[in-house]
Amino acid sequence: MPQLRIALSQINPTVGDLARNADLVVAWTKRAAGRGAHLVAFPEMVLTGYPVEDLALRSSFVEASRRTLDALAARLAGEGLGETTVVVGYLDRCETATPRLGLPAGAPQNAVAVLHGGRVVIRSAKHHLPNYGVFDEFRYFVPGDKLAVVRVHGVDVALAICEDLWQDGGPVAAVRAAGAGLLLVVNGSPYELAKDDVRLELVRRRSAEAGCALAYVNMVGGQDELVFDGDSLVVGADGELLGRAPQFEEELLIVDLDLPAASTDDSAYNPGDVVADGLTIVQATVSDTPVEPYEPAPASTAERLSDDAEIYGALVSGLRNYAAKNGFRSVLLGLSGGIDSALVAAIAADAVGGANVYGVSMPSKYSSDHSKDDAADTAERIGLNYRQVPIAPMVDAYLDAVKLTGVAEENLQARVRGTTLMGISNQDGHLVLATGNKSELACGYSTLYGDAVGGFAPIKDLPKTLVWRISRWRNEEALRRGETPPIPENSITKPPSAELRPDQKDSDSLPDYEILDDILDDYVEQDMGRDAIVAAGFDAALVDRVLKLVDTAEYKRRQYPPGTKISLKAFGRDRRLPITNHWREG
Ligand SMILES: Nc1ncnc2c1ncn2[C@@H]1O[C@H](COP(=O)(O)OP(=O)(O)OC[C@H]2O[C@@H]([n+]3cccc(C(=O)O)c3)[C@H](O)[C@@H]2O)[C@@H](O)[C@H]1O
Ligand SMILES: Nc1ncnc2c1ncn2[C@@H]1O[C@H](COP(=O)(O)OP(=O)(O)OP(=O)(O)O)[C@@H](O)[C@H]1O
Ligand SMILES: NC(=O)CC[C@H](N)C(=O)O
Repeated sequence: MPQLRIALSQINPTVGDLARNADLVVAWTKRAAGRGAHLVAFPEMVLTGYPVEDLALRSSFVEASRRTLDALAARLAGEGLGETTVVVGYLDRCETATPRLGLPAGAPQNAVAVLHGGRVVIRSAKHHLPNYGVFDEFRYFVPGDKLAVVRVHGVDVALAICEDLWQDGGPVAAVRAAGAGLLLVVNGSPYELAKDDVRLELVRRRSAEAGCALAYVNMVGGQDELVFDGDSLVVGADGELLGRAPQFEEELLIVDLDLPAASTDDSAYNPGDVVADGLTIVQATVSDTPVEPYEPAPASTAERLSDDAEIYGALVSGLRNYAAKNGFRSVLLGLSGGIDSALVAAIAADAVGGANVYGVSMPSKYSSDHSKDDAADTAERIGLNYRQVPIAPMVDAYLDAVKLTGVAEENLQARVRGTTLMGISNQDGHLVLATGNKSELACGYSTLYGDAVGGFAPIKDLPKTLVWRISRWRNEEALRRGETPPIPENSITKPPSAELRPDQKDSDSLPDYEILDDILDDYVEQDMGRDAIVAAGFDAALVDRVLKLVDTAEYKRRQYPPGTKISLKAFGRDRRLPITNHWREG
């Protein structure tokens, strides 16, 4: 059987930075070639970054992507890497019209290309376009109608792109008909809780369907709300896991494979024939000659993270990437002594380093001593920059000038804090972090232009009960590592309070978080209707109250900063509801 050393480059591209992304491809190809790889694969749309959203609709951007691809092929050869076969995702346009969809030539495509010997050897486009959850690919791309197969050292390697793997039929079905020895899938697959388990099972199932080994390369890093967890992997034709990269870290995963020799019997199929699901096989040859036999090296298989470690890793990666890719070296947040701001501070310190985190305590006349002490304790544990700005004088002066009472007066405290944070951010250049959690966002339990200000909201997709769980996990993790737990125990155990009036508790306005989060899970994550939620055993009046809070808070959610998605249904692209909406459940 011919041997092939494949290298999966699990890297972190940046949307729109074509030059830097191309540099990364060259640098990682060099590394891979240095380790003897014959075939080096990069993620989906690695040259443009992913997802590019409406940039795909700009012909200037599409042309830049195509030019970058051609220049990259030449550059790889120029740097002595022409003999290495390199597979990259990029943004292309369709050369021909797609009459079936009524589309003219020139429509954008999510494409993959094989580079070798200074040129583009073959290219094909994604066939199955995801159009659910956070994805809108019907809006951007026309589907590809080819299965590309490239012969590399006597092995036929078929190519597919991300969603092609998740849907039945199409490229994976055609791989078997094409008799390929390896299916290589390039991916931009965002993190969701426990997706790695789904992924491995899917990859195994598809490799059985395709009848060959399968190599899956995914990106890492963050892009606005999305975090890519990597988890690149290779399974044999029998489904055996042969190598796996860690989550959230860059990695060059090298795997030595024994693969079936490409058939020299051309009667098996004729490239260009329609073979399966309307797909045409297109073929190119890089090399017919198997590599000289060599001693295979053992591949690495990264240990799996626990669910909590995975969530925390996603949150750190999401914030770190958002800050770095938007030019921020430091972040700023209000430290109240409560659990939300303490967890965000811990995530921030892990993301950008404690020395680059700025915490401000902004006590009002209602702030308890314990909240001030807990805020100072958080700062000390984390080693962040800490200052106190009492807000009472500003609030009093404001109330003198503008007479506010009741909730408007209470909310003024949050608004003065919001303005203070934005002022410091504007002065010193820190990124302001909003500290709201998913339960609060669901119920509109935050003050617009108050604690809802900020540039990024790290925990907006964590229900409050998960905020407590992840905080406990982070503290236990610190103890395991022999470090100081970053979050004061008191912040975890005390009853949550906005402290906007004397003795205020969240429980004055909201149901117990254990129950609230269960109802929200049914309504938001599972999209259950009111009657189904009541039938699930919740008090009808409580369900009505919670659903009304959720429905009428859409305007606040739309104005909330972006933040890392970790759940199946994060507020934002995953759940799009009209603001002006008179539909009420029940
Ligand atoms: N559909 C719509 N489109 C656009 N704007 C709309 C709107 N409906 C109301 N509004 C506007 O929204 C404003 C009301 O919203 P807002 O000013 O935010 O105030 P509001 O929702 O009335 O009060 C904020 C609530 O959040 C709680 N809170 C505040 C701060 C921190 C925390 C915490 O624990 O973390 C909790 C606070 O105790 C209170 O219950 C009004 O001025 C109204 O004009
Ligand atoms: N005294 C304060 N000093 C500084 N920031 C504050 C203060 N009070 C509130 N904030 C800011 O507003 C956010 C929301 O306030 P709130 O007190 O409701 O939340 P929290 O204290 O983080 O968590 P919890 O909801 O558990 O109390 C805080 O996370 C914090 O960023
Ligand atoms: N980029 C894609 O096509 C991603 C879709 C796929 N279902 C995933 O999340 O992995």
